[in-house]
Amino acid sequence: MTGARIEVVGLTAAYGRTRVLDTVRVTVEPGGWLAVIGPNGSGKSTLLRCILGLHPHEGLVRLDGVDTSGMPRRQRARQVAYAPQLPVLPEGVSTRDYVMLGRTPHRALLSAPRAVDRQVVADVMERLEIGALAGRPLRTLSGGEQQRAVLARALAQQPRVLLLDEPTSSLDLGHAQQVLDLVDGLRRQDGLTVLSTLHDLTLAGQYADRLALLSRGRVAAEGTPAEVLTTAALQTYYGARAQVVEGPHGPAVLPVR
Ligand SMILES: Nc1ncnc2c1ncn2[C@@H]1O[C@H](COP(=O)(O)OP(=O)(O)OP(=O)(O)O)[C@@H](O)[C@H]1O
Repeated sequence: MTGARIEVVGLTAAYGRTRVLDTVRVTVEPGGWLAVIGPNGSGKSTLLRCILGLHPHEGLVRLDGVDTSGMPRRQRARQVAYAPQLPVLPEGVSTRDYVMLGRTPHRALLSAPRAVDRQVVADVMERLEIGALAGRPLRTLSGGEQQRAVLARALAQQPRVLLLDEPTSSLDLGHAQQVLDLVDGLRRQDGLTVLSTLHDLTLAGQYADRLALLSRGRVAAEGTPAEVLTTAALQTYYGARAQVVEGPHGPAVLPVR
């Protein structure tokens, strides 16, 4: 399955009377990786939720040119998978059964998992190094293991577009790189389209091919990591003192005292 083009046009959203996204426009080409960055509260998670149709908004979200607003949930779920920042994890469910939920859009209602579903689930769990935890209740996993289970569920969906909200927030450095390498491999092999939020600007600069910097609900800068991650932008939008160092795969951000 190849990735889809995702286009967000004029997206405006609010909580009550407070506007938190203002005419946001971003596009991710098939096989591209856009990381949405920006300070706390700038609207990153809300943007992802709007793209999924989980939060009311004005403006358009198009998938390969098709407006998603009228798309049945199941049809959308076959194409777009989402790994939320703070997922509600069900109680009394094994890790394997939780990851199997990712297969729901591909299965007939209430049917038993097919061999192909079990194989896909086993494969993604192995690749994320949680195969040995398959029988454990999900709630007993560590924060980082749970985060990988949430990602495994999204990947088991075999989507064309992957929306990741802070996919590395609970992961140690090695596991963070492992997860991002896996996502990068999928986009290179299968052309998966990735739209993620990432707090770690160095990881964003190394893995994404484009960045969109949100500030107070607006896109303040958009472009390649080298274009967006500048000392001036970090000062202006984050109030941060940092050096930007050119690395082999993109810029790295070094906070300075
Ligand atoms: N359920 C809610 N009710 C009211 N306001 C909300 C709600 N969820 C988010 N907000 C507000 O909307 C704004 C954008 O929040 P959002 O979570 O999208 O930001 P973010 O960029 O993802 O932040 P962070 O980097 O801290 O995760 C913030 O000011 C936040 O306080």
